[in-house]
Amino acid sequence: MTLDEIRAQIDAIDSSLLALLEQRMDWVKKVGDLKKSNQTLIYRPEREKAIIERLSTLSEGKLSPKAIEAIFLEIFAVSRHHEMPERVAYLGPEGSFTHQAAESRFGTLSDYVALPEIRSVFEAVSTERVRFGVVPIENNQAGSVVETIDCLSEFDLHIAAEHIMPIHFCLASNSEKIQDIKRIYSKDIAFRQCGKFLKEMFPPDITLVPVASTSQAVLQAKDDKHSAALCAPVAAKIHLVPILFENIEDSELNQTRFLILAKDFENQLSGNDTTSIIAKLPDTPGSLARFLDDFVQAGISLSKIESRPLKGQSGFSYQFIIDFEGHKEQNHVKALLKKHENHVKWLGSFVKSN
Ligand SMILES: O=C(O)C(=O)Cc1ccccc1
Repeated sequence: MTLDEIRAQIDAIDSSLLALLEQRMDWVKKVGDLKKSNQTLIYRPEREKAIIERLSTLSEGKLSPKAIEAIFLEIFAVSRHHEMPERVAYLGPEGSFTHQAAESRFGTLSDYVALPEIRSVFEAVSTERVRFGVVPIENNQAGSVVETIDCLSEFDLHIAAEHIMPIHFCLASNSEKIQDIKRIYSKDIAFRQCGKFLKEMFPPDITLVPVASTSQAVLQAKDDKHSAALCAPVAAKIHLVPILFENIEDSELNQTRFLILAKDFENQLSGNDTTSIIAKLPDTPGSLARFLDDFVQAGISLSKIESRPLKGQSGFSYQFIIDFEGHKEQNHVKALLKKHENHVKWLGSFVKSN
């Protein structure tokens, strides 16, 4: 076959794909019309996950499950945008890891609002300036993002979905020689993910400056020849700062979990769900042990429990952020939440990301 003949085959496939996508839009519109009359939500993360899983089992293997997910998340986002344009806030500026997580979930067409702090994302969703907010919650090597946990406790928002993403850092700087770098800007949890690189390449007295995000770090470092930023390669490219080193994270298994926040959001049961709660237990001996024993009795597995100080109190009092398997609408979960309704805040039941 000649190159032109091969290209003609590809063109024919593209035309069929376009015709199929347009047909799909017609059917999505019918669902949208039904949902509007039912007052049901258009964003259904658990249904999207089920579709991606079904397609991954059908694939002949030429497309990896990750590739299928990326293509279909974009298709879903375009369809939703067509039905009802979404405004999405994220921890910015442009080029942050959270920005990438937001775009993977909501596609390139959504109306994005980059905000300078995690707290401002919570505020924007709370005041309904935006429909959804995206924030980081934890890294598998460096642990929790405490601002997010504190805001989950403080604000009345729900978790609509989670998104897990591999994280690769670069060092970007306008400095010509690494010896000239005196300061490195980044987000606090980013320093903890690149400790080995920093120790190997820089003297112990190098100044590490924590800022609100890794893309903010690029902006701070941009015009100073003695500064560098630990950031995503895309942030360095967008803000035109040369990349000196890539893939400098301590572990190649580095991943971060992000949350999609919304006001008054409830997912339907998917059968593979996580529920997140915050428990403020009485300050009496054994209260945590008795609380956890109820999970054991109900056969519920915890995937996370972490304590955070209760702010604005004297002495040392704690709240616990807890993730466990199951959905609020399952009877055993419902009973447990009912029993502890006075000291538990339900944050959301959402489909597990992987
Ligand atoms: O600062 C960012 O770019 C973020 O989105 C938060 C973050 C920082 C480090 C790893 C993953 C997410």
